Amino acid sequence: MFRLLTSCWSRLKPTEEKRRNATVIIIGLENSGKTVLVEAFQRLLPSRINNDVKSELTTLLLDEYEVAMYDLNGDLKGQEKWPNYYAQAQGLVFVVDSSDVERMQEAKNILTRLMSDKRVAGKPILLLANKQDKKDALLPCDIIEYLLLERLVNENKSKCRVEPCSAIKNLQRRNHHPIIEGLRWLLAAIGDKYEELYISQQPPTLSFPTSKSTRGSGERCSSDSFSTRIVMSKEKRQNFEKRQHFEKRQHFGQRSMEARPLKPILQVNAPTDFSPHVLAVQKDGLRLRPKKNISVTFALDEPMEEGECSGGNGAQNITEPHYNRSNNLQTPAPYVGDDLFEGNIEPVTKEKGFPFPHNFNNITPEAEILFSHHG
Ligand SMILES: Nc1nc2c(ncn2[C@@H]2O[C@H](COP(=O)(O)OP(=O)(O)OP(=O)(O)O)[C@@H](O)[C@H]2O)c(=O)[nH]1
Ligand SMILES: [Mg+2]
Repeated sequence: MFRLLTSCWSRLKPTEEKRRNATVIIIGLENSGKTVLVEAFQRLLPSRINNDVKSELTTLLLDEYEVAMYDLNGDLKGQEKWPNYYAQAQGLVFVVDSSDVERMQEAKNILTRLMSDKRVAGKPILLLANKQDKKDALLPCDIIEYLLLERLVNENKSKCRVEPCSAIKNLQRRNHHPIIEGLRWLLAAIGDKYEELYISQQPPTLSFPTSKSTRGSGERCSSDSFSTRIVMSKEKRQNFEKRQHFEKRQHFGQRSMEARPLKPILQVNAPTDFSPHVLAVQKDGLRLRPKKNISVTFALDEPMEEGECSGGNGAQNITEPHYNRSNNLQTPAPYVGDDLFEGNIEPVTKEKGFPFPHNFNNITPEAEILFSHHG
């Protein structure tokens, strides 16, 4: 039996040259559902569990990634050990029990401390709003408010995606289960982070090596070294070239600075499996009600920097009109017609493939919100 499992694992394992490693920690208050979520990942994905009794390490295979996921206890004693893992983690999964309103303040305090830690700041965070199957579960937008997440992501310049989910529901929906989509986003964001670092070190006139690799790939670095060379994917190269072209036009006064694509920083997915099937974002009396399958991306009010091509979400996806199933990555579409909302909202404008997100001033002075759907 053991031999059979080992041979299955080696067959499923991506070939050496394609394989990319990522280290992720899964944390949050005790009882939020971390261990049950890890078990759900194990059920949904090929996995390998460390033989040690009570091991916190699970290795998962998702697309070309081999993910080392550490499930850390959330009680006070467990929290003391979290910092030992910060430096080695490339991305974090933070779990909240959406039905536990009483502990939201506590969750906010530990998330604030976590995100401002210099070993964590800037790293992508997948926030799993777990236990959505419970009747009294908070919607993601409420959780964002309780946790003051907009402020946190802006202050720490961390990409964050909020994924409503249930660790115990719909586990047969393998590839498109919210936790799998969320993990996919996290891995893409981890990949982009490396690419950003690599690109920002380059002079403005980049010459791009050719690569056959698919989205977000290229030769990826080893898990804890930034020194490995990253090759830009074709898609990113095209985006970069478009952007250079766009900036040239700006330089000649054809567009104002406000029109530059914004850096997507906080992404919220509307619950698709649970009722109510709408995500409501309420600020200053304005209630936006995107229909189901909508994702909301809060973007830092900061234009993308020279050479920065956003990756696994938001603006990068905006150049793609539909959910791209060929590479199994979630790519929210750019254009949002006003039929997506119940309310008097102006549609996002769009010109020649570039996103010009509408600035909802009454949502927050510093943040932009991009709305897109998954096709
Ligand atoms: N209804 C519901 N219950 C859940 C869900 N996920 C976890 N639970 C329950 O929540 C309780 C705690 O789950 P655990 O996974 O042990 O919590 P944990 O975050 O690992 O807790 P610590 O290891 O102590 O930090 C268990 O009784 C689970 O069955 C969910 O999505 N829905
Ligand atoms: Mg646990």
